Order: sequence, then C-alpha cells, then structure tokens
Amino acid sequence: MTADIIDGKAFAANLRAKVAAMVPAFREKAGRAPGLAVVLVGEDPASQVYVRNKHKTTVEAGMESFEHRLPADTTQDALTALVEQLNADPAVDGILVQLPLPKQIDESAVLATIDPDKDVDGFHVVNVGRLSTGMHGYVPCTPLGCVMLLKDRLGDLSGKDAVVIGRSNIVGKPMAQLLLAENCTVTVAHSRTAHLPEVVRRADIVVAAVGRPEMVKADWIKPGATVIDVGINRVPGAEPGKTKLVGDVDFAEAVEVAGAITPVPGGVGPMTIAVLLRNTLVAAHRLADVPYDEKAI
Ligand SMILES: NC(=O)C1=CN([C@@H]2O[C@H](COP(=O)(O)OP(=O)(O)OC[C@H]3O[C@@H](n4cnc5c(N)ncnc54)[C@H](OP(=O)(O)O)[C@@H]3O)[C@@H](O)[C@H]2O)C=CC1
Ligand SMILES: Nc1nc(=O)c2c([nH]1)NC[C@@H]1CN(c3ccc(C(=O)N[C@@H](CCC(=O)O)C(=O)O)cc3)C=[N+]21
Ligand SMILES: [Mg+2]
Repeated sequence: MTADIIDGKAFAANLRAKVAAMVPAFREKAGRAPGLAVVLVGEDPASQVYVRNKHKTTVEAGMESFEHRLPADTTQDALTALVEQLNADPAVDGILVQLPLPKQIDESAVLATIDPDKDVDGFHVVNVGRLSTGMHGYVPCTPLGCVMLLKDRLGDLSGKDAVVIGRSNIVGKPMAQLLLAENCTVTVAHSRTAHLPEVVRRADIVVAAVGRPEMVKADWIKPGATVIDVGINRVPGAEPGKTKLVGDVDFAEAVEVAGAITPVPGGVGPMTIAVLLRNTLVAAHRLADVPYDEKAI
C-alpha cells in the first residue's frame, strides 16, 4: 500500500484565495486594508526566505505588508520600542516577530510586549491561555494548519489516538491542545520519552515536530495512519555543494506504510503562511469592529 500524499501547497493556495476574496468587503466596510507587520532581527538566510514569502503572499492577498529589518545587534529595548509602536499603529492588525531571536534578546519578554489582539502568531501567554481554556483568541499558525489538513483528510477527529512528537511552545504544545479540543486522545512525546517507536506505533495520527531530519521511520508507523510532518531541515543534497529540504519523517519509507502523509516541501510549510494571512484577516475584522463569520475560513 502506498500512502496518499496530502497536498498542503494546493490546500494553502485555496485558503489564500479565500482570504483574498474576503479582503475587498473588509476594505469597503473598514476604509482600509488588513495590515500585517513582520519584524526580522538579524540576517539568518532561512528566516529571510520566510519573511520574503510572507511579504509576497500578504501583498497578493490584497493586504498591507509592513516589513521591519533590524540588525543582529539590536537591543531588547529597541525591539520592544518597535513592537510598542506597531501596537499603537491603527494600520497594523497583525504583528509577527520572526523567531528565533539573537541571544542578547529575551524572547518571552518580547512576545509579552505584543498586543494580544494583534498576536496573529498566537504566541502571547494570553493567547496560549485562551487556547488551553477553550476561549476565542489566536491559534499558532503551524498547528492550526495541521488540524485543517487532518480534518480535510479524516473528517471528525473525535476518539483518534494522536501522538505529537515535540513539545515546543510554538508547535508541539499548541498542536496537542488543538487535537485535544478536537477530542483526540493525545500523547506528547519528547527527547526523554521512553520507547518512542512503540509510542508512535499506537497512533492513528502522527505529528512530527522535532527538528531531526528523517528521524521517524516506517516501522514506527501503524499501517494506514495519517502522518503530518512539520519538520523543515536543510541537509546536503545529491550533488556536492547543493542542499535540499527534508522533514522529520523518512518520507521514502513512511509513504509505504502510512494511509496519508504530508511531503516536505509542499506540506505544512505553505499552510503556515496561509493561516497567518487568515489570522490577520480575523484580527482586522475584530479590531475594526467588522463582523466576521468564524465558519468562513
Ligand atoms: N512547517 C512550518 O511551518 C514550521 C516548521 N518548523 C520545524 O518543525 C521542527 C520543530 O520545530 P520546533 O518545535 O520549533 O523545535 P524545537 O527545537 O523548539 O523543539 C523540538 C522538540 O523535539 C523534541 N526532540 C528533540 N529530539 C528528540 C528526539 N530524539 N526524540 C524525541 N523528541 C525529540 C524536543 O524535546 P525536549 O523538549 O525534551 O528538548 C523538543 O520538544 C523543526 O524542524 C522546525 O524547522 C517549525 C515551525 C514552523
Ligand atoms: N514568529 C514566527 N512565526 C512563525 O511561524 C515562524 C517563525 N517565527 N520562525 C520560523 C518558523 C518556520 N516557519 C515556516 C514557514 C513557512 C515555511 C514554508 O513555506 N516552507 C516551504 C518551503 C520553503 C523553502 O523552500 O525554504 C515548504 O515547506 O514547502 C517553512 C517554515 C515559520 N516559522
Ligand atoms: Mg524553533
């Protein structure tokens, strides 16, 4: 049996088209476009690629994009001052501070400065608390994108056994909360988990968010399971000097066992950016007091 490939790229393109289709009505009612501010500190090449992609897709969706590039030696105070300026700017509905930040900066202090109502990444403790208590807030883009793909594939997730590998604040933990909210039975595995392959083999749904290239092997996967690979790892390619992207799952192996699987690239990555635009659209409606139908997207 060969798994179905879940086309995150196509799903994300559809999502972005839906967002774009809702922008003109918002503009009409609010008298302005939704606005997303992205802050990048330092010159990490991978981060620069993401930020460029975000800018391009934001503009394509008819939204305003504000890019702020700061040098790697930016101080905590300077970054905090910029975030406060964006909090106060009525043209800005969403604020994303690209992570990771340079060592001299306290990440959680910066995230705490972002107005929770503009926190389209869903990283502020207020939004983390809202997610874990079932209140309306902003949900981190990558896990929300994963749940959208899972529901599209499986329909109701109720009662499924889900194993999330990874417990970071930005992927693993919010992923577990979302699956719990969908009535899955959730196990969160991490670097201290004993007998990881056996734990993963129980799962109807496997979400790999580890940051270790091709770690999850075919014999860890229950035949027919749905596998969501969040990992983005750049590794040496076939030709010398070239690199390629691989996930946290050994795709070539796992595709022979899983029922469905996301590829890397073209799986979860494009969903993250599409959900970011969706969250920005929602934030714009809330901040401008324009009613938004939560079932729309
Ligand atoms: N597609 C997308 O849009 C995005 C992709 N990513 C990618 O997802 C991956 C994870 O990102 P992120 O959550 O930020 O990573 P982190 O490094 O913050 O977290 C990794 C998690 O994996 C766990 N882990 C590490 N090694 C092992 C192991 N050998 N066995 C089991 N668990 C292990 C760690 O455990 P412990 O807590 O014990 O240390 C930790 O909880 C990366 O490849 C990243 O590039 C991230 C964000 C968005
Ligand atoms: N505040 C913050 N929010 C984030 O959401 C955030 C962040 N910081 N820091 C970095 C991670 C990573 N991330 C990705 C987004 C898109 C792709 C993506 O589009 N990937 C393409 C490939 C892109 C390529 O070719 O490099 C794909 O998988 O098909 C990947 C990774 C968001 N992150
Ligand atoms: Mg990380």
